[in-house]
Amino acid sequence: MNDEVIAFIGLGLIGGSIARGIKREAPDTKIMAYMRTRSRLDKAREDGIVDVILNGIGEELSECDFIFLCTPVEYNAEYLGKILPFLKPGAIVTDVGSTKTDIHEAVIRLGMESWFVGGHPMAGSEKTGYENSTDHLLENAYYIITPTAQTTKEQTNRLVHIAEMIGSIPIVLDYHEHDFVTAAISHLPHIVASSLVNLVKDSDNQQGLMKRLAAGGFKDITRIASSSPEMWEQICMTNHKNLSLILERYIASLNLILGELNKKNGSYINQLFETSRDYRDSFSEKATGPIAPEYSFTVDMADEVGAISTLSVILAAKGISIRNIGINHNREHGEGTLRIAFYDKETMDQAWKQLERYHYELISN
Ligand SMILES: NC(=O)C1=CN([C@@H]2O[C@H](COP(=O)(O)OP(=O)(O)OC[C@H]3O[C@@H](n4cnc5c(N)ncnc54)[C@H](O)[C@@H]3O)[C@@H](O)[C@H]2O)C=CC1
Ligand SMILES: O=C(O)C(=O)Cc1ccc(O)cc1
Repeated sequence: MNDEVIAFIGLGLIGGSIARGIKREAPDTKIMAYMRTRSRLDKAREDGIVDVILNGIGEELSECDFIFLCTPVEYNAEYLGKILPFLKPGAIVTDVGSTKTDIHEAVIRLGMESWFVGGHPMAGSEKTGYENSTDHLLENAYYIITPTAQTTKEQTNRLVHIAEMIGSIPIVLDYHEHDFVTAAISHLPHIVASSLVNLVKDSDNQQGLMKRLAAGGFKDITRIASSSPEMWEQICMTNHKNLSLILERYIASLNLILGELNKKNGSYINQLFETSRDYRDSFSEKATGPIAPEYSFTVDMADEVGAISTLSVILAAKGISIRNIGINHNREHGEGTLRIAFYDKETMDQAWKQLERYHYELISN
């Protein structure tokens, strides 16, 4: 790779995962990093991910071919002006922020359009921090690239190259369009998840019966309610116009449902579920949304001590590697289901056949 020195301002879930992906593919890349929490930087150096720990924004950055801004979105925009005096000619400044118009407007105000190429990997999780980063978090996920009016093809290609190197699928978009699309598919869902959780919190009885009984469906659609409040405040504030527009549409659709429900219009409710089921089922397995595609299936099995290790041994005996494994505690007592994810379809199919032989009950996801 020609971009040999790369700095990260912020080395949390996303910065850490990009740095790990780069080190995996191009171990000779020199990686510098700065972030608020020094102890995690020490860990990143011990892990061999970071070569140079930065104590602040300064001269060291003038060695860099690429600078990745990977802090919450408003801080990323604030860092632009701070790093500007230290940029080496030909260096590229990029970011990973979930909103793009705000940072592009800051870039224009600072006259940095010839340095900047925006970026947004469309994967991640509700977890934060370097400790949760992995070298494959962004694999098979779209990596949206938002050039400025002055970005050259060669600059875009340099970011495309890094996105591909870490296993992502680069896609170039206008930054205004990016913010409208993500308001609907990412920012509104986070608001919905959090407000739904808070509704249950406020409606529950003193014994917390709703919390206790909350099952699969509720847990599935509210996982992202555990996301970082600091990060999501900044995302919502920097995309408030699009978010407000899409939230108004959503409230109107909820009011419509409420009206039809009060009229006891069963066929309307039936149509609601039918339309959503057909559209949701048409989403491609391969085209990734905010979550990277998963080659996974569910095993319906007894939730008992040793059950996971028995299953792991059965798969390991055939050399099958598991990417992720987790219990869905949907049924609070007795039985549980196990979700197992694999690195590719072939391994998943192999695992399916192997477990079938042992008479496990398998459910495709
Ligand atoms: N979490 C996710 O799933 C995704 C997040 N993003 C975007 O990535 C960016 C980072 O998010 P995560 O990695 O998830 O967050 P994170 O909380 O895991 O990491 C943030 C990093 O920035 C550092 N930091 C925070 N404020 C700072 C400051 N003022 N100065 C220096 N360092 C500071 C933290 O110490 C940490 O290393 C955000 O802009 C977010 O919008 C993009 C795609 C997915
Ligand atoms: O946890 C999830 O499923 C997410 O939705 C992760 C996520 C968070 C922020 C983004 O800008 C993109 C993806």
